[in-house]
Amino acid sequence: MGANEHVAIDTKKRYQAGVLKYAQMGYWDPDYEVKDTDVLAVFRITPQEGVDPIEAAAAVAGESSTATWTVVWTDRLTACDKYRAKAYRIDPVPGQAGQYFCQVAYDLDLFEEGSIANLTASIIGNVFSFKPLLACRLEDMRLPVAYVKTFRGPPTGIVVERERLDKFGRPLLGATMKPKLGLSGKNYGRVVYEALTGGLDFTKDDENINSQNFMHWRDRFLYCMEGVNQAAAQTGEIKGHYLNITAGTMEEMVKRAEFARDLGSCIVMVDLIVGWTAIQSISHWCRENDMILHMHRAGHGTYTRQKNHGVSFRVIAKWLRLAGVDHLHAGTAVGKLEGDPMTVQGFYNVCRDTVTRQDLPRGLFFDQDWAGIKRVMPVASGGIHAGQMHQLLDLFGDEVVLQFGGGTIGHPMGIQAGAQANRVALEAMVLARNEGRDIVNEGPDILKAAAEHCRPLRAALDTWGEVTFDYTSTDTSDFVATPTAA
Ligand SMILES: O=C(COP(=O)(O)O)[C@H](O)[C@H](O)COP(=O)(O)O
Ligand SMILES: [Mg+2]
Repeated sequence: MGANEHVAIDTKKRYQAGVLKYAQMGYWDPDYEVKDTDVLAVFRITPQEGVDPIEAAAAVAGESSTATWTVVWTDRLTACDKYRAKAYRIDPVPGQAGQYFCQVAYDLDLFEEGSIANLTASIIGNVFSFKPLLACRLEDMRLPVAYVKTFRGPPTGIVVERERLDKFGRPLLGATMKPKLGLSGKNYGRVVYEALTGGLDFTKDDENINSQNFMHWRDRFLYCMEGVNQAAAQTGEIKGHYLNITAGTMEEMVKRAEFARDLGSCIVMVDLIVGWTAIQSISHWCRENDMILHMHRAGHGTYTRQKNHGVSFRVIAKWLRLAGVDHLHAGTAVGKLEGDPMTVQGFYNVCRDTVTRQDLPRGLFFDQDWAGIKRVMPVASGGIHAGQMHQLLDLFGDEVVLQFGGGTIGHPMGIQAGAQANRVALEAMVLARNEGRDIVNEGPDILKAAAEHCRPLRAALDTWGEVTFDYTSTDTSDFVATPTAA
């Protein structure tokens, strides 16, 4: 069968007991007119050998809304024509034999308001294990304004965060504590103090720092906040440390958040692995307690990285903006972790736009109106160093936290010097950009010139200047001829 053809539905046999194809049950409708209030999803499907792509698309629509494998007479006790999701379009994926993009529309009434848990239970509940499909990936979603409005979104947002921090006109700078595990509370707090006095705005707990025997969480919180407060007093700048409150239960997470608040922290952090309901709960807590919420996307690579199966990070970013996080790790393009530059810019747009426009080379399939919901500050983190400052500023602009963990703490002259190198590199690059210079091409010279007056920056460039992570990206756009290079 060719693409986007009609499938005849025999209305007399539609409710006879037995098995019908999903398309014949009404889950395929190429004439469907999308409503402004519909939730839309685009899936990349790879049907098994011999499975008709239209039937595969209809099965995805069916299993993610009302259907099961056989006709059920209870459909007739419902407004089943409305509740049935409709696959309305399929297109072969350019250059990928056997793969199709299929678009599915869901009526708004299928979803509970303000619950990502409910949305995901439908959209990704069953279909990814479905036997007729070899693989399935949720590429993008359009969330209608009527649905967006049922969420409160980021508790703080970019504008209010900058006002609270009193920092404008440049990216923020952070660092992840290293080593990831094993430091005692006092040594850990010392690293925080040095990095912040050296010129960073934030330091950060790593994703797996919770409350292990080498450093119980209260020790960490106490020593970190001592470092934060001393650095703020010494530099006259507002400083923060993302205290990771991730814990085994929601009650324990709230307990840790309350202690962070009582110690005067302006920010707390959770890992994505705590789950959607916990994220929404802690987001509401942050809103009520004037706290910035930092989200580390720990674990996402298990399902976001491979193009043929899983959920794209652009969808995760959309869900997280609704769920309500203020900071979100969204990739570096140039660092040690997966990230095609244009794909990563697409994630940044999802975080920062008021209206995100369709942009296929950046992986964005739909226009998305954010309905005034606050904007999320993306975080670039993972294997970046001062020598890449021009690329980072060019790729991501000002509304980003640039986070150098090893690239601060591994500095040959010490942690404070590592922080100084990053701050000087950043300020030199922002100044050059504001003066109208071509930072992409002149970047290395701008850094060298700044390093003449800053020994820590010279040492950073000597140590890491040549370090690059030139590997092939897996999550690239299907709509550009060649993969983009950083
Ligand atoms: O530990 C680090 C970075 O350490 P370093 O700066 O020493 O490489 C972060 O957990 C990762 O950046 C997460 O990745 P992502 O930000 O892509 O989720
Ligand atoms: Mg980490």
